[in-house]
Amino acid sequence: MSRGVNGLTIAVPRGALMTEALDLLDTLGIDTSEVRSNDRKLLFRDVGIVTMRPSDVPTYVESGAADIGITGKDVLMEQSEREVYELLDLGFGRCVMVLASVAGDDAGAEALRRLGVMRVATKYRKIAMRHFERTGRQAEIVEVKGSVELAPLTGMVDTIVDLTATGTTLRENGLVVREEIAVSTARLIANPVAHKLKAAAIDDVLERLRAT
Ligand SMILES: Nc1ncnc2c1ncn2[C@@H]1O[C@H](COP(=O)(O)OP(=O)(O)OP(=O)(O)O)[C@@H](O)[C@H]1O
Ligand SMILES: O=P(O)(O)OC[C@H]1O[C@H](OP(=O)(O)OP(=O)(O)O)[C@H](O)[C@@H]1O
Repeated sequence: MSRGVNGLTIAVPRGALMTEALDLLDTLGIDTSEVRSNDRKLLFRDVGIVTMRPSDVPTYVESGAADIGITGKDVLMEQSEREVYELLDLGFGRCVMVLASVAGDDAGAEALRRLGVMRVATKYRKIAMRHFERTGRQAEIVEVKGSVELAPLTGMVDTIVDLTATGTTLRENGLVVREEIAVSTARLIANPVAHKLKAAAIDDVLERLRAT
């Protein structure tokens, strides 16, 4: 499957990053109209696009099912064991990985600074573990699949590690940022073998994206 731009297959994230990812592919001359108008179909052979959840993009690119792909830096940090090359910061999809807890809970805020074991809810186990290790604290991670903000409100955990962009979700749930862990934007990644065997094609895409 390789009839897209320069014969490359591109993994495109569905969801929050999709529209801007497709806008970028438009600038490469790819016709993304069918992708935009069909939110159930996943594979668009004629334009070399495969669509998936952002967290699956590294899997498809690592395996070579896609030559290149677009996903968030947060996903790449969480899946740091994946053998993919990160080629370019695409600038869009900016959000911040934060540690947050219930507003006004000064005892809770103080607990974050001391050395006891914190209970932390997150979708990002590795990022959270690394942050606690780096800052010399211990954490018990409770993995949830989404709506992480609920966990401290029910008393299940002391704090969360999650993404924030506008801050609305935290505010609406009475949570405040205690620590900033990392900034995330969308990145272009490549399969290492494709990067060698299709170097000219990938370099050309890279140059054209850099120019936009
Ligand atoms: N406000 C935001 N909140 C969360 N993620 C954002 C935000 N803005 C941009 N992003 C980016 O979009 C990605 C998440 O997109 P989306 O919420 O559509 O996926 P998801 O349904 O959570 O999928 P997955 O299960 O793969 O994480 C994040 O990994 C991040 O890189
Ligand atoms: O600061 P804001 O602009 O409010 O955005 C942040 C929210 O967006 C994301 O959730 P998403 O919609 O991806 O759902 P999720 O809870 O399933 O991760 C993230 O997990 C926060 O909950």
